[in-house]
Amino acid sequence: MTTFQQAPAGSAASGTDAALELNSIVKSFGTTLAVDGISWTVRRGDFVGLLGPNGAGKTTLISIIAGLVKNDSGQARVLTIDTSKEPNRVKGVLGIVPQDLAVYPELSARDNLQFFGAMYGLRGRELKSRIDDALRRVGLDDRAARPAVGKFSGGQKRRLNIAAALLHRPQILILDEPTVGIDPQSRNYIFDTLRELNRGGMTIVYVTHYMEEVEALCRTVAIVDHGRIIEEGPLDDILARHGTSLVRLTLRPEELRSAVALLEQHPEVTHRITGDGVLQISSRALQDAVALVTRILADIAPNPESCQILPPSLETVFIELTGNQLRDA
Ligand SMILES: Nc1ncnc2c1ncn2[C@@H]1O[C@H](COP(=O)(O)OP(=O)(O)OP(=O)(O)O)[C@@H](O)[C@H]1O
Repeated sequence: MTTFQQAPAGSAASGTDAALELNSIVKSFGTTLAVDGISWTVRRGDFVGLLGPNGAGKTTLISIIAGLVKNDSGQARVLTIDTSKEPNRVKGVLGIVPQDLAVYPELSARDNLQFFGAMYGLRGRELKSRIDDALRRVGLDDRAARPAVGKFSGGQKRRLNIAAALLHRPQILILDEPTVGIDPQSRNYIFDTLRELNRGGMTIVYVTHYMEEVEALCRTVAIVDHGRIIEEGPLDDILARHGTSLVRLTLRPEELRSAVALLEQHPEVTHRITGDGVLQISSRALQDAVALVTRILADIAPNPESCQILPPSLETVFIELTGNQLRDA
């Protein structure tokens, strides 16, 4: 089995302990500010979720890390290598699994991997053994020779994409939304593959807008919105910091006014009206929020348009921080 560089657990994320170090990265496309001054450090050996809604700037950020997109300002280092100065050295230590599938449909899985391996200068028996290892890791060893990958399911193609990213044995693997639109079996296979790689010491950055995937896989999370990291740290710390229960009530205008007047008398429970007009009530103690909501439902709005109770989770953290649910999630 291949082993990857093992990181010291719990080490400080600076200098040589850092797998990725981003400093004030800015990138615009015309008038769109896609990345708005992101500074971020990923520790070696970590399993990090980069979480944010569609259009938050996640793909742009990882494209800058990979040297595929040039940032307007700021500095990105991968294992201390400056991405703008030595992009080829960065390619040697970084594996990228892009959102768009980049496989040749008329070729077999093995022939696709031969092609990708050759791009990294791999040949002969060494390449064959790496292809065998990569196919086994993603559970495609029984589909190496046929059918042509054009006949693969979406999930199998994505697993092949992961295999391609592993051939040069990168120390860091970045995956951009690897489970969008795939079957649950492939999703579970991808999860198991990534856990095994991380156990072997590989640093993994998992880009997604699925909060439950971050909760299932990652130790650390960075939440991105509008081109900025709005919260980051170990998942448990974030939940402890922001771990409030939330109640979301959609009310008619008159009811909303009366409910807000009531809530203003109860500072122990916080409330806000979100951009889409939903009354959001949060409290570290669920019973405080529920007691007030019960009064609102009894005295003010017996038939609310909607009433939702959310226990503490990354979702409630996101809503608390942005006032929005993860759009299109
Ligand atoms: N090549 C480009 N040209 C113009 N605008 C772009 C380009 N790439 C990204 N953008 C814009 O930059 C912003 C950030 O996009 P980005 O793809 O990085 O977000 P994302 O968080 O990865 O979202 P998604 O999950 O939808 O890919 C969006 O407003 C997007 O439309």
